[in-house]
Amino acid sequence: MKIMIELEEALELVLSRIRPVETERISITDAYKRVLAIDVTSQIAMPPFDRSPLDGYAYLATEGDPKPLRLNVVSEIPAGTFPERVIALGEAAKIFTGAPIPPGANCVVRMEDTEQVGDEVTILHPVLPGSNIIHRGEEIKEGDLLLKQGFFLTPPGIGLLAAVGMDQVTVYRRPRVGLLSTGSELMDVGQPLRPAKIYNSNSYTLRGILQEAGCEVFVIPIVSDQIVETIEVLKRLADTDMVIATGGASVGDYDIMRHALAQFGCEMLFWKLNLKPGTPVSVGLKEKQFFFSLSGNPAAAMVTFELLVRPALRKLAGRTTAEDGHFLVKMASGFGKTGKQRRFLRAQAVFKNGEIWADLAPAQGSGILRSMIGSHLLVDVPANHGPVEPGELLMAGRIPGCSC
Ligand SMILES: Nc1nc2c(c(=O)[nH]1)N[C@H]1C(S)=C(S)[C@@H](COP(=O)(O)OP(=O)(O)OC[C@H]3O[C@@H](n4cnc5c(N)ncnc54)[C@H](O)[C@@H]3O)O[C@H]1N2
Ligand code: MOO
Repeated sequence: MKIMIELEEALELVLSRIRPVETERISITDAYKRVLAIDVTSQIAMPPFDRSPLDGYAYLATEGDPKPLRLNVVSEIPAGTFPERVIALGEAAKIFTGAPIPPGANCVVRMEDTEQVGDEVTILHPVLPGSNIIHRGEEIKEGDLLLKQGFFLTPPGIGLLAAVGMDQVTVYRRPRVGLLSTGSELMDVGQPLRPAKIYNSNSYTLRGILQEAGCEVFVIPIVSDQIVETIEVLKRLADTDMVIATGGASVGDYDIMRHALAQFGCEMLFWKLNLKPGTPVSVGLKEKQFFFSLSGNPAAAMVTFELLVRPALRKLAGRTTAEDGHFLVKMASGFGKTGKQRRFLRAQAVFKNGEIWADLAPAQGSGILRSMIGSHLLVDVPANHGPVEPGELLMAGRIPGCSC
């Protein structure tokens, strides 16, 4: 097993082994936050017919129309009706927004620029041929590729499927993720805190992150620092695609996670990432099931989730759309405690003078969960970097869905 590797190597080791989950066909009503497993092409044009963008009159305009222009109103076309009557020169159809342009007509003039008396309409400001017509297929042509395989279905994506009449769609099934928190010091919420104990927060934080990412989450209540008990729990999560454990990741006598994973039969990919916070991560693989053992420290667990587990989860879920990438930020505050290891600092993004400034959370300890509240960014401070100075430029990445 490799020990103390760089984040990029860890990502390569993990991502090269992950395959997307199977696919299923579902109603678009259930498609929110699901991932497309096929390219979607449109069977129809959108709009399906030439239509009016206005309430007004459709007629056959010529370049030399007199002003004002008088026309006989020969038909009325509300939206949803199919116009049979051909409009000849000198005639008009009263038309409403969204209704099909009648045959013969080549323009629409808006209601406000007309006066109708009986069956005659006066066009006060005649328009040129071709004016105010939304053409068939203007948005979507028949056979257009609408959405690509791997697209994460957000509301406009689902709306687009509906717009072209699709009621069912093929998606990857939701990733099933098991969560377990190990630590004999942990207690669940809802009971008075006992001496030397703390409440388990990691299960709740990670459950939320995973739900937001569209996963099915199976939470195992607190597991003690015992290898046998941990292996029993891992067996109960056999039906999941990925297990994320927090706690018991480091070097202490009770830090049993990587030993439990190995005894459970995992191929151990590595132990320890060369970064802070959250150094003692390990990753195991058993057949197709991935196991991530993260630090028990709440902020460290969230940071390493973002850096390593989230990209893995995206691939497992079948997502191919581009990740946010990294960008330069200007430091609004400094940070003195740097060292040999690369460090990720939590910061709020502040937009000022067309630049993104990173305002560091006041406390950066790996146990300080509150540092994630209001933090939008992880600022990447390279290894052996001296103290971070205000005004300095550093690379950063976004924390998706975090507190904003
Ligand atoms: N001798 C050494 N000690 C430690 C090292 C080291 O290299 N040598 N590494 C330190 C680093 S870095 C980290 S990070 C932590 C990682 O510890 P573990 O992953 O083994 O986590 P625990 O010891 O179980 O817990 C750490 C901390 O977090 C609290 N915790 C745990 N689970 C939860 C939870 N579900 N909800 C809320 N809080 C939780 C736990 O009580 C501890 O306070 O190790 C260092 N030690
Ligand atoms: O790697 Mo740990 O989370 O810094 O204390």
